[in-house]
Amino acid sequence: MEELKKTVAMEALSFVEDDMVIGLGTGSTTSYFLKFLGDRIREEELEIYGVPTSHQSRLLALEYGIPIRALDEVDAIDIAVDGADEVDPNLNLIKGRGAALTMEKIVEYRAGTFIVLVDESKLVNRLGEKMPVPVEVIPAAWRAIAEEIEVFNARAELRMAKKKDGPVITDNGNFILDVKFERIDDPLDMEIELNTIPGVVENGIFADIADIVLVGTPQGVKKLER
Ligand SMILES: O=C(CO)[C@H](O)[C@H](O)COP(=O)(O)O
Repeated sequence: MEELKKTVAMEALSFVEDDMVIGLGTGSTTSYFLKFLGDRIREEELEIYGVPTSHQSRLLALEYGIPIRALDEVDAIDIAVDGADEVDPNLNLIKGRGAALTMEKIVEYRAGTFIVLVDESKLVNRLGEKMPVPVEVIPAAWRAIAEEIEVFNARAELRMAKKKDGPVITDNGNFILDVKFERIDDPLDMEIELNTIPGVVENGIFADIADIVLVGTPQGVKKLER
């Protein structure tokens, strides 16, 4: 699995050109990309800036020598590169296992080209088949939102931390509800519906945003395009 992640991460480097501003995603697959990007910037003396989507990607960018800029310091983002938890046949995504979905969506929505890196186990026929949809919520509203979400035929669970007592706190100081749907028929519609609930900051359905998905398989990298 790690080899597949490295292979897709290496393939993503072929989209990188000098003078680009690159959105830096979050997660284990993207970590390899950041490492390879740092190596390439150093070896080829490229003038590239990264816009991090999380504390994780910011710290990795610092470690790998990728110069960083905040979103409000750049005019535009040329490409963004990130992983995903599920990809459907129309290249709609579920993201947010790493709880970084809000900043990821803010950056990736604005990228000229959004490139997604996955292995073939992430491909599904219908979003929500395997993974819950993470929803970032204002802490005071978590219980009310969890109850409201049941109207969508879904169950919401507050995500608990592993190395801290109590719930996961996002980079923005919020909670995460993991929402398991009975069925998501229309990802774009559900993405919009969830965001209309007061107290919801953002949700992990990324409909109609991905431009290219690079899929790592034992036979090599497959490129899916919208
Ligand atoms: O959305 C994310 C973080 O919020 C990640 O990109 C997603 O969970 C995929 O991670 P990995 O490459 O480790 O499987």
